[in-house]
Amino acid sequence: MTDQFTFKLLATDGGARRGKISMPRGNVRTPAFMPVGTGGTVKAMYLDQVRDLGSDIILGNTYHLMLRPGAERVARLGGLHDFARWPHPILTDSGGFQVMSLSGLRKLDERGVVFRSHIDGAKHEMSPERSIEIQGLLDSDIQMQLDECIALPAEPAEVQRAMELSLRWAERCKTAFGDQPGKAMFGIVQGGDVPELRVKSAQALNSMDLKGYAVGGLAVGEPQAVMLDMLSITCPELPENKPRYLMGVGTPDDILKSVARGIDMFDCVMPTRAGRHGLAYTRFGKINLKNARHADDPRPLDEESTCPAARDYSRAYLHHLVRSNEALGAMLLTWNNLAYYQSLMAEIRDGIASGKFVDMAARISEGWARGDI
Ligand SMILES: CNc1nc2cc3c(=O)[nH]c(N)nc3c(CCO)c2[nH]1
Repeated sequence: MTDQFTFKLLATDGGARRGKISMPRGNVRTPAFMPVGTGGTVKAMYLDQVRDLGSDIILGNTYHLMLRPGAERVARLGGLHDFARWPHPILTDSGGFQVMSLSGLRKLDERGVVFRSHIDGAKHEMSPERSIEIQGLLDSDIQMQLDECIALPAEPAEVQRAMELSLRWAERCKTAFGDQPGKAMFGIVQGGDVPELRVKSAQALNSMDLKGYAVGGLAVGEPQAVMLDMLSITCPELPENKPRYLMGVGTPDDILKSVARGIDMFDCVMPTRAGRHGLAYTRFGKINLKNARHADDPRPLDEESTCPAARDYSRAYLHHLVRSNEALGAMLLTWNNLAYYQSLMAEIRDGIASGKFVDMAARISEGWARGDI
């Protein structure tokens, strides 16, 4: 056990890194995938299952929890870990991205962002200080700075404005967070698809000597090649001895290619959201169980999987559940998808540790490209 937040780089293989984050509530093996638990729940899953799949950490959201049930209420009830019965590490996003993507009416200026709840239209103000306060009330282990993430494509002047605002907000969040040894506040690199702005943002955050760094402003509509180019430009500007978190990414292919460019942590709603929409991620590629071709298929998704949802149920049954909109359909496919993502992360970690990342990545990608699945 430790009372500090520390990161240890254990091995590298080309640009890929194998590491370990240690904090009081537990350790995180990197590269890590963080299942998204937006409202204090990973949708359609029991958190014991999420843990059993090898998840070391989950993600929560300031925006959703401040609106419902309320950050002060969660604090009164002992914090998010006790509230949701997840005693392991939690990373919370700061709310800026969710305001921009979910809330309708909003005003953003130096002080912060004013927005209306997408639930009941009530007006809320979120400053960098309030975002850190809320994440503290949630007792979050890794807290994200409040930032402004803009969609791409965007004018360079607009990208620069949002990037520079986010840097000023990073300073304010660092001050508001203060000194909490067992916890961390991560800065978020912005700069859109403009190389020199990415470098400037990363270098400025680097000089703030934070405990970890996220790469934000990506997976917002840009082609994968642009995202990967921005990683190749940004990661070398970040300290080697701190974790790097690519926000909102991504598909299994995104993850492989981003690990190769030096990313340690990922979060994405894809495996859980896809599971609720009848889509299964497997080592053979994606399978849409809504498709009638599965109606008589007695095969499981993957008979070699250790996950019962992948190994013990026929595609015909899963197809039936999805077509009938049965709750069990979303439960089994979410279970399968998170199991696949965590097995992919485990394979990636082993590949880096044994210096075989490139061969492992090539073999995995070939598996996806197989014909009829
Ligand atoms: C799905 N794509 C995506 N891109 C993101 C980009 C950002 C970003 O730039 N800043 C913050 N605070 N969060 C982000 C999030 C939410 C992460 O779950 C993103 N999610």
